[in-house]
Amino acid sequence: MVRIGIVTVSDRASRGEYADESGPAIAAWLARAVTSPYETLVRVVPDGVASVGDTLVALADEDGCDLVLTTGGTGPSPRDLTPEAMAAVVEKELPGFGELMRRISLEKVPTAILSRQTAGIRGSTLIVNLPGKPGSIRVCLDAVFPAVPYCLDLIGAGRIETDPSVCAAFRPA
Ligand SMILES: Nc1ncnc2c1ncn2[C@@H]1O[C@H](COP(=O)(O)OP(=O)(O)OP(=O)(O)O)[C@@H](O)[C@H]1O
Ligand SMILES: Nc1nc2c(c(=O)[nH]1)N[C@H]1C(S)=C(S)[C@@H](COP(=O)(O)O)O[C@H]1N2
Repeated sequence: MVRIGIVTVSDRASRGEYADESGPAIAAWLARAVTSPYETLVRVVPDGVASVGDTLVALADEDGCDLVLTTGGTGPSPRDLTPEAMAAVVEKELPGFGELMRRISLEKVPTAILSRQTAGIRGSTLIVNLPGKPGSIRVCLDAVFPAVPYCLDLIGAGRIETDPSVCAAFRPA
């Protein structure tokens, strides 16, 4: 069965100082959009190159995730290190994901340009970064997810089907 990792990167959520809303928002979006069988592996980790990088490596290499969606740690503050963790673990970057998410998010908030969110491939796992704000999840997934199923096909990951009324996945003929 297809495996999807959901990784919340937040110092305070990982310490229980506030309830994680962004990981559940990702799970809820997937439940609406993905119609083929999948299971989720959920992690909540503190900011940091090692904590995020080690989690991504484990989800990709040991757990065999086809797709990993992260939320948080993409901004400019000192503890925002998700992009640095990505640089350490991905073999190929896919800059178009970050470009599109920033462009779409800019229609909602001027601070969209502060996110260094990106995507990349490790083995046969696609990793996509989303910002930490719970409200950013739907905006960003609506924008990029139509390209995700074909990307998974191309890297030899599992096949995902979507509900076209929620997310029209595009596979070139
Ligand atoms: N997983 C989350 N669940 C709920 N709210 C969140 C989450 N992540 C971020 N937020 C909200 O968005 C704001 C900005 O997110 P950001 O990722 O910059 O957090 P932060 O200030 O670096 O702190 P932390 O890493 O402790 O979450 C947070 O202050 C919080 O209000
Ligand atoms: N769609 C969307 N994108 C967004 C935001 C948002 O509220 N909605 N917040 C921005 C802000 S304020 C920041 S600082 C950056 C980085 O957020 P992160 O550090 O929580 O990942 O994402 C940006 N992208």
